[in-house]
Amino acid sequence: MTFKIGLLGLGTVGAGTAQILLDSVGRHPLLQELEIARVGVRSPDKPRDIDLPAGILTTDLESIVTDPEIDIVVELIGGLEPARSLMLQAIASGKHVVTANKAAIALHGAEIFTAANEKGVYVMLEAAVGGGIPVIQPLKQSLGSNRIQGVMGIINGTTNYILTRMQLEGADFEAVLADAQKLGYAEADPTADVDGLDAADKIAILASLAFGGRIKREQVYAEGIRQVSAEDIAYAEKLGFVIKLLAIAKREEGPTPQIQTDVEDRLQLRVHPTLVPKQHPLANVNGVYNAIFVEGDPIGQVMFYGRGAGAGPTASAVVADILNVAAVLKTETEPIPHPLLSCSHQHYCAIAPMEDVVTRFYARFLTQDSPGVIGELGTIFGKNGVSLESVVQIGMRENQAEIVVVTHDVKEGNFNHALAEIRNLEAIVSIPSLLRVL
Ligand SMILES: NC(=O)C1=CN([C@@H]2O[C@H](COP(=O)(O)OP(=O)(O)OC[C@H]3O[C@@H](n4cnc5c(N)ncnc54)[C@H](OP(=O)(O)O)[C@@H]3O)[C@@H](O)[C@H]2O)C=CC1
Ligand SMILES: N[C@@H](CC=O)C(=O)O
Ligand code: NA
Repeated sequence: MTFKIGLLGLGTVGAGTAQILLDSVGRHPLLQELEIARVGVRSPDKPRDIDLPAGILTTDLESIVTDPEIDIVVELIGGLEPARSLMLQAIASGKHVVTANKAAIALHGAEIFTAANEKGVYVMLEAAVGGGIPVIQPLKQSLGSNRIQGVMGIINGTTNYILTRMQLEGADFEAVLADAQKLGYAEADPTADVDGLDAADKIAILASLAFGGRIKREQVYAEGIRQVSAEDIAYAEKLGFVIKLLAIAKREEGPTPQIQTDVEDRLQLRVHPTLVPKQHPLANVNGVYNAIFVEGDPIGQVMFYGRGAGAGPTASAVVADILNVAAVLKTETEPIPHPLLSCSHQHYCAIAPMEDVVTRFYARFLTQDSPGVIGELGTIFGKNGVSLESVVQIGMRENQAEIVVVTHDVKEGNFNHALAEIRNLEAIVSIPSLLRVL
């Protein structure tokens, strides 16, 4: 039996996928039954490091997704359009779809999965989160018996690569970003990485699978790494932390969580740079590596770790999805969708506003060098119910004192009220950094 693949995109991930499909020796035998029938690109004359069978390259992607010969469409062009329309057209034409496109799935997943379920085809997306790390299928299948309490991780390779090199080498942000682009880690528009939007897309997808409901993408709070400075990385280090861009999806504990239903639970959904204690498993996830830390009942804690971006690792996940679809097509006689491969959520999860989130904070203040400033800070924090874990005057800078505060767990709304009052103090010159602490 041969399954014909229509590949949309032959960039970093598309070329990595084609490499695997054209070199099946020593891999799963089912690979020998997969054939790249057609490949769609934008610039057919671009020089490429891959030898494809003659005549299969085209710029007419619509003709691929509607081609009656094609069984599985693999969408690796990225972006929202024309990716969304091509996936919908492929589904309408009865094709199964494999995609690495977290942006399109996070925003248009409801429409795409509804169409797929109606048509009885699969949409597979293992490569969309954590690159090569198996995390989508484990959430759908291996952890299916668990009630998930939280999913938290480092799920953007570009920013983790940048933060790691800033921390270990004191490297310059722009130079490291350029390296991440050369290595094929960054998105076509790297602001999606740097501003936390790519991680927000991915945590929306993970939360949907973990908590069994749809997520409105605009409800994911996202803050990127532009404001993380070399000074904060150094201060955090002295205080026993490393700074990581964390994506967090957490079920809020109600008064009686055991008897609440999924629909009534509220989720926290957020992406922001975070001070992670050095002894936490996520603190040692460096470079392009990603890790996803899941807490469930009854499994407890489990962590998935591996390369989160790059041609080979991402293509590994794409081809695994193609194999899964091919295996089902080979064996299944019942009408699909298979309940552990498809996605059939209907309700939307309730999301908690950021003011209600309880977390620790790190804040750095530049103040006039006048007596009693630390006391004034302490009084305002105390009045707003913010208890302090540590207050350190780190040094002097051009006659200004530099003070770093780390709070205990505090409601974000209370912390913001305190900050608003602090900004009005005469002695406060500026507040150069505000970061959350795990
Ligand atoms: N790079 C990575 O590490 C990872 C990427 N992803 C996701 O994988 C997808 C692909 O990413 P990546 O391979 O890095 O992207 P690239 O920019 O390297 O490749 C994009 C490919 O799509 C083609 N293409 C883009 N737009 C069109 C269009 N409108 N019509 C026809 N062809 C088009 C390009 O053609 P041409 O070659 O002619 O320019 C190119 O071959 C994205 O969704 C990305 O988010 C997911 C995980 C990791
Ligand atoms: N740009 C993304 C690629 C993988 O999803 C990243 O850096 O993680
Ligand atoms: Na993955």
